Amino acid sequence: MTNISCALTIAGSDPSGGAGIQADLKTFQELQTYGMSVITSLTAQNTTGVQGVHHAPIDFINQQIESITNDIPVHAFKTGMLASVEVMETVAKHAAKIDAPFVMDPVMVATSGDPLIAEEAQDYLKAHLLPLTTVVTPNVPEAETITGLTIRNLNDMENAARMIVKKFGAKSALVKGGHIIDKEKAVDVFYDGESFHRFTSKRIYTKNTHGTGCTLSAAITAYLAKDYPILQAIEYAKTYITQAIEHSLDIGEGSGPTNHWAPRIKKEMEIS
Ligand SMILES: Nc1ncnc2c1ncn2[C@@H]1O[C@H](COP(=O)(O)OP(=O)(O)OP(=O)(O)O)[C@@H](O)[C@H]1O
Ligand SMILES: Cc1ncc(COP(=O)(O)O)c(N)n1
Repeated sequence: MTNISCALTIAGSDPSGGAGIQADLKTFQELQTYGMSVITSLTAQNTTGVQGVHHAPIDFINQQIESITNDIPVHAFKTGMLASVEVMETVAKHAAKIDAPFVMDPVMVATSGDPLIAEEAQDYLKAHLLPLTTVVTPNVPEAETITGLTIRNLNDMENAARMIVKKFGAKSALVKGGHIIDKEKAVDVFYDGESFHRFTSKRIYTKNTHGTGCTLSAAITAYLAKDYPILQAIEYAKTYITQAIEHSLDIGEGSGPTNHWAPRIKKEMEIS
């Protein structure tokens, strides 16, 4: 196979399989890209929360990225949990050199409420990582932390997306509306410096949303690796995440994971 698209995730491990590296690789696989991963932190977590964290040494994160980029093409890459300024510095150094779309999921706090990055890392992320990104995908609390704005509705989401692009230098921003309570819809707002787009799906009533942000950003990365234009990549990724939430798995006592077979099952059903 010569035309294989190679997608890389630089993120933390979730041993319970719902979020982080595990969600990213499942998504890459389902979307028929060759998935690669650099693990920044090991977490001990499950559907109820994060019980422990163990960070990889900085030199070893650097070595993992070099092992991949010295040997294999990267057609698109994403970042998830980057726990400290030092991890971010290492990633920034490589991100500036990799000639491929960069999707940043600015992971700060887990669905369970447990913090995943050091507070001072938020400033580094804003000053040094955002300007390198092709698209950054904050949820509402993350967009509030980045911009200092209070976000209550779609207009506020548009203002935040505009500020992330115009003030902080991201090429584009997708502010996700999973946390905005609308009885019927889940709307994500995109801005690329010129125009706004809204990506809308029905709202699904479930507690099982562990890893939704990781899955969405990994799906965008996979479609960008396959060379889809950004708006189409987001549209297809939104369809993927909606189906994965619709058929999410009631596993564990807490917030269960998304279901990566769902998009494939649905497609197969449509074909037959
Ligand atoms: N209940 C829901 N029904 C339909 N779509 C949803 C629902 N919750 C989230 N989404 C969608 O899932 C994607 C991820 O959004 P969300 O705001 O949950 O991100 P997140 O908070 O970063 O996720 P995570 O749970 O990984 O932290 C977005 O496209 C959002 O619109
Ligand atoms: C290693 C890792 N990365 C990211 C998340 C965020 O995902 P969620 O907010 O769905 O818990 C997580 N819980 N764990």
